[in-house]
Amino acid sequence: MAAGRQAEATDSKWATPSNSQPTKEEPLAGLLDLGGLALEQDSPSDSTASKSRQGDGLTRRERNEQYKLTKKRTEAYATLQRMEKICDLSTVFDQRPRKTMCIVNIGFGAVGGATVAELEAVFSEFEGFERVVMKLGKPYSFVTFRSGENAQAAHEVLHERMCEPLGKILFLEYLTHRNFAYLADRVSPDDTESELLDASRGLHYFDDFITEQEEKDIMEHIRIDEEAEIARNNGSDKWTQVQERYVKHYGHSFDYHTKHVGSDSLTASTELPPWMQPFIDRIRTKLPGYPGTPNQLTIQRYPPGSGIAFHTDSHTAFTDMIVILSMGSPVQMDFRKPASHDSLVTIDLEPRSLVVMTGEARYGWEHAIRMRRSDLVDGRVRERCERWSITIRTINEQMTCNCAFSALCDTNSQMVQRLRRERV
Ligand SMILES: O=C(O)CCC(=O)C(=O)O
Ligand SMILES: [Fe+2]
Repeated sequence: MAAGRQAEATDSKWATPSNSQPTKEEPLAGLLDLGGLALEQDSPSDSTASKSRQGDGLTRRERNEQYKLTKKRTEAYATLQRMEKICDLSTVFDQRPRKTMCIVNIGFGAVGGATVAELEAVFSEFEGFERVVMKLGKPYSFVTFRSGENAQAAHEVLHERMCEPLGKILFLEYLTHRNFAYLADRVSPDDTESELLDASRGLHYFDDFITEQEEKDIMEHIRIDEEAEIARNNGSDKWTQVQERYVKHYGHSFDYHTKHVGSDSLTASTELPPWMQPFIDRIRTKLPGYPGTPNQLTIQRYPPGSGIAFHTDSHTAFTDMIVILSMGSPVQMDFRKPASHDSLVTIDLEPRSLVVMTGEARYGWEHAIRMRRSDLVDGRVRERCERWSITIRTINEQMTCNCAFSALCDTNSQMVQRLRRERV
């Protein structure tokens, strides 16, 4: 469903009649309202005219500047509206500060467009700048900050102002994460996204991947490893608490501040636990394309009520094929594809099951376990007990990604660019 048809129209700033389909030939009435402004020519003999104020308190020059600004704004917003077939832009842009903004009039194919580096140079002057996202063929682009307040600070300085380094007036509008993904990642406005997320889209689920005895054995290994850690490290183990759950890394760690691969000192061991090897071999028999040797493993313990927020496993930290083995309590995992307004897929992760995310499911969807004490399954409340999971991944040595899902991709985030520079 098109973004413009999804949300309630609440503001008439960009509104056009709801049954009108914007076309190039028939521009948008609301947008072309130039507020009664018209360009006034200075006559050569009239050198002081531009300085004298008219009835509206503006000089002729100021009024002409305002006319040009309005005309530029009108053209830029109309282009976006026409390309995305959005009837009412107020259903896409948010009045409240959001961490992502649309740069309405600068993009990859825009007349007088800019490069990613040029935009980065402008926005990196502001605190919390994260990344610029530009898509081939779109005359508008996107900029993301750490928080809505950070974005707001940049908006206050840059919106509708001449940006000298770019030689352009910038038009900036706040976007929700969903509308960002919708505008940035959807291939064509005519795409109708199905709610289906299955093996054809890269989500593979194997129930009873391990036996009850194997589950017990793994839990026993985890317990023994913990005792050994405590003995080695003067009474402390390698579990760390992240929100309400507990995590432990093998092979490589994951740093929840940089949202990337972290220091080896945070691992329980720089090797994967040898007791997992038979199961890694088993994944290969189930999934013929499974990459050679995964080298990062995370064990997580979820007390009832805990979960993990919606996220995509970092594209630049890990390669394709994310594998999760579940033990203990069953739990529901939700998937959403932000570029679609209709997707929310819930799967039940049974104990001893294995889930594999690859391709679109891995790069183009987010997954989460809601923080709650029970799940509703087939109309019945199922209380959660303690759940354990083992995530198995392979480090992305290139630390880059060229997927088609830029709203979820961290390849040009400031943090990842910094990590790449530090590594060289
Ligand atoms: O514990 C799980 O099932 C999910 C883990 C996960 O999504 C992650 O660590 O990225
Ligand atoms: Fe994940």
